[in-house]
Amino acid sequence: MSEAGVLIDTVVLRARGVRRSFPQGTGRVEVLRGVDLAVSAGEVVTLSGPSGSGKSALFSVLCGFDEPDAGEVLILGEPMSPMVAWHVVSVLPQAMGLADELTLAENVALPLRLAPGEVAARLGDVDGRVTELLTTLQVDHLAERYPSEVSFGQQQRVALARALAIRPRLLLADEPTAHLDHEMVGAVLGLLHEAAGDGTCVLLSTHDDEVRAAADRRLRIVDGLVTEG
Ligand SMILES: Nc1ncnc2c1ncn2[C@@H]1O[C@H](COP(=O)(O)OP(=O)(O)OP(=O)(O)O)[C@@H](O)[C@H]1O
Repeated sequence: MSEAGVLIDTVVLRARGVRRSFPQGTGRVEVLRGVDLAVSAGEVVTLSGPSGSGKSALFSVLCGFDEPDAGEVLILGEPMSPMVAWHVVSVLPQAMGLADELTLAENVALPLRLAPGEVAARLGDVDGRVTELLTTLQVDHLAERYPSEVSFGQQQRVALARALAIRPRLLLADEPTAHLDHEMVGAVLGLLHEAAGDGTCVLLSTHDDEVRAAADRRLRIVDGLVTEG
């Protein structure tokens, strides 16, 4: 049991027999050919594979943004949907989706301000949580700037802070370290393991061997299937 009272080892995310094809030329190409996977509370798991192997396609299906042609994705035993609450599933897509009209600090605070009362009460002091995350990711000095006023890598760190602020049951992050230097990759890995220690289930796609080495478990996507290793 974690401090947050979450049962470590509970399967949070499960995919069974997921298939997805896309139009190509006059036919279709099947990118996901029956993906099975299970990721549990308290673990940091990476998903890797060559460019074009289907990581983003799988990620979209796992998030509920895209419908599989066959198979199912379950979050805590229920069908995944893009409408699942932010404190249950927090998604960090490659296109980070920061709100342009909000400052960086306001962006990070947004899920906390939108959270249902009992979730907000559990999370405590919003401003303190925002400052802590921005400081760990070394963007606290930019808190009052807008996304268009900072670099891509800084936006990526803010998007990660926003995704973690609410202490979700599941964090799905598509290449969250792609634009970060070695020191920042270390800081991000620290935060991901801290979240896992609090019971969050973390699944991230990555090309980075340092990130893979730091994971609790590694998945690969090969020929449209997901395997361990
Ligand atoms: N919406 C779509 N329409 C048509 N083809 C698509 C679509 N989405 C993905 N594909 C195809 O599916 C394959 C897998 O793409 P995907 O973006 O999932 O790869 P990836 O492993 O994430 O690659 P990268 O590491 O370069 O980001 C590619 O051949 C891509 O062209």
